[in-house]
Amino acid sequence: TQSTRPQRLLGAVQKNATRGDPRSVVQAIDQFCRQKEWAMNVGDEKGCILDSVVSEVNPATVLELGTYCGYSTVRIASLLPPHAKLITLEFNPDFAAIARQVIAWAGVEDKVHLVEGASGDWIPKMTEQFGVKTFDLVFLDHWKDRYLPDTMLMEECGLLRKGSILLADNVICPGTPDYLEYVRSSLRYESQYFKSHLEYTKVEDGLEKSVFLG
Ligand SMILES: O=C(NCCCCc1cc2ccncc2s1)c1cc(-c2ccc(F)cc2)cc(O)c1O
Ligand SMILES: [Mg+2]
Repeated sequence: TQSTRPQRLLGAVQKNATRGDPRSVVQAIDQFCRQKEWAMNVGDEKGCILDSVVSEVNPATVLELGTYCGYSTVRIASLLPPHAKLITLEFNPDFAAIARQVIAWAGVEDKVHLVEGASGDWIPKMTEQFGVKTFDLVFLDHWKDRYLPDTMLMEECGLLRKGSILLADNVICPGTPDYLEYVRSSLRYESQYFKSHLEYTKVEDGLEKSVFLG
């Protein structure tokens, strides 16, 4: 039977990356996606912007919406302080199964809790299920039409505190126009656009960083 792209991506990690070395896992995935098959990881160019935001925030609690194969999960986890927690939501069970193995290969499973399910269902359960009061950093990389409703839901559930950072992928391509309009016009957010390119291409894309002002 035919393998899937995520399965081939995992194969490239197991072949080319060193167990327990998160940066070598990131490098192996980027090499696979540049040389063999494009995949919707945040990628190396936007990944450097992600790294700088994570390092600046130095978060104790992180929520990632959209795990895919775990590329950004591993990238973020490799920069977290010792007892920090990253909760990552993935809707697609096949993607989640691959991501678990990528996360394990990188050796960051102790910092990561991968949850399978839909953001709209899980966001209201974050506090009761995981004992998280608020998130210091949220990385939005899931369905582009869920960025805005899920941001409003996080506000309603009290998961954002004064200073919480939202970092959103793909605000240009595929694009999240209603989300951009909201965070850029709302008095409750201070927003900044980081111009970049769609992963592994020359197409414009970027990350929007928004600070919740409370
Ligand atoms: O759709 C994208 N990413 C979301 C996948 C949806 C997975 C979900 C996770 C989850 C968790 C919880 N609740 C609900 C959901 S739904 C995506 C697409 C492109 C792209 C760009 C140009 C193209 F020509 C073709 C694709 C690039 C990217 O960087 C992406 O992130
Ligand atoms: Mg993305």
